[in-house]
Amino acid sequence: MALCAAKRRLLKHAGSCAAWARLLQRQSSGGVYSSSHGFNQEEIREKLRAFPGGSVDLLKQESGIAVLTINNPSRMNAFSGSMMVDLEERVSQLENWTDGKGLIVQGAAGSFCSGSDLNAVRAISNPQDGMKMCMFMQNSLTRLLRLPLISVALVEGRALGGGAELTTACDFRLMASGSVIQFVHKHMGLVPGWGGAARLVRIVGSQNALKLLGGALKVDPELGMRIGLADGVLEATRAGEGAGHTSELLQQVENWLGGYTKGPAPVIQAVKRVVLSGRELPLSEALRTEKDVFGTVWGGPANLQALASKSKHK
Ligand SMILES: CC[C@H](C(=O)O)C(=O)SCCNC(=O)CCNC(=O)[C@H](O)C(C)(C)COP(=O)(O)OP(=O)(O)OC[C@H]1O[C@@H](n2cnc3c(N)ncnc32)[C@H](O)[C@@H]1OP(=O)(O)O
Repeated sequence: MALCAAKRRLLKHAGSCAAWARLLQRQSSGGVYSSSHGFNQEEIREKLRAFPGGSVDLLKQESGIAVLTINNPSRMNAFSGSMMVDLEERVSQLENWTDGKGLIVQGAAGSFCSGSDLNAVRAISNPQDGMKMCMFMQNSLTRLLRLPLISVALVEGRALGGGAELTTACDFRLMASGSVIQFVHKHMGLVPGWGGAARLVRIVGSQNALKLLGGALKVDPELGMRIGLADGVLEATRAGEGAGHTSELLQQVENWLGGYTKGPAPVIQAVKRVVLSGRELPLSEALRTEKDVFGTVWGGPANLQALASKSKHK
């Protein structure tokens, strides 16, 4: 009898461990491609490192909000090969940030990102290498979007090509006045390859996505707000551009994001996880995931404290 109870407890424990493992597998570092798709991450990293320049910088703050900066200002923050590798490493660091709640993605020096570095693109213009780069970036940007952090792209200046795709790998986009998001791919004889088309359809719907890609339309803040690509417009009070202007915009974005990240990290991360599963999974699977995530906060410190303080929501 006692043996049976112990066995039942063990099975229950094993069951919940398996559910947790499934949850982590679904929601954490899940990129799209693995070795089963002929994807050799180390080989691609080596190829990309042959195109150096710039950096992708990460600042994790005590507030639980991190700032990721695409930093290659002499090329309008275009992505060199080494920056693609940097991005993947920064995403790994964010995946392991237990105290994190929010993420702001910005470009350095008043411009967001002008896509791939065209010098690298010219040098790897054969389809095989192009597809390897595309798989690498799809993996990194999918993992970025799946982080258990609420993420916002601070779009200042231009977000072109791959830069426009990067904005769609964030949960929200706030556009500074005068900024432009443009999927210029058609003008380059291309379509998005970093997952930007699939994400764009989910953000603005297929009709709008077709117009933006087919017309390579320039999306200013007004159009962005109208079609749901932008979630807000940032108006700087300081005139002109420069460091003061940029840090004022960053402060505005931190304040905006703070409205959604107030509270303990496990709860904010759980919020992102349930929304993410609702967004990505078929309903039955999303419901099971929601139950698993619920189990991680039910009876947790924030829940017990709220119950003890008999909080009212007037
Ligand atoms: C299409 C998909 C693909 C992908 O998904 O992988 C891509 O993303 S391809 C890249 C798509 N982006 C472009 O084609 C951008 C081309 N550049 C421009 O349109 C302009 O440079 C612009 C609008 C970004 C800025 O114009 P502005 O007049 O303000 O400045 P400059 O043109 O003088 O630019 C300064 C400096 O930056 C260099 N630059 C800009 N973008 C790139 C880039 N993507 N790759 C490499 N270099 C870039 C530009 O050449 C200037 O350098 P300089 O040495 O002074 O000539």
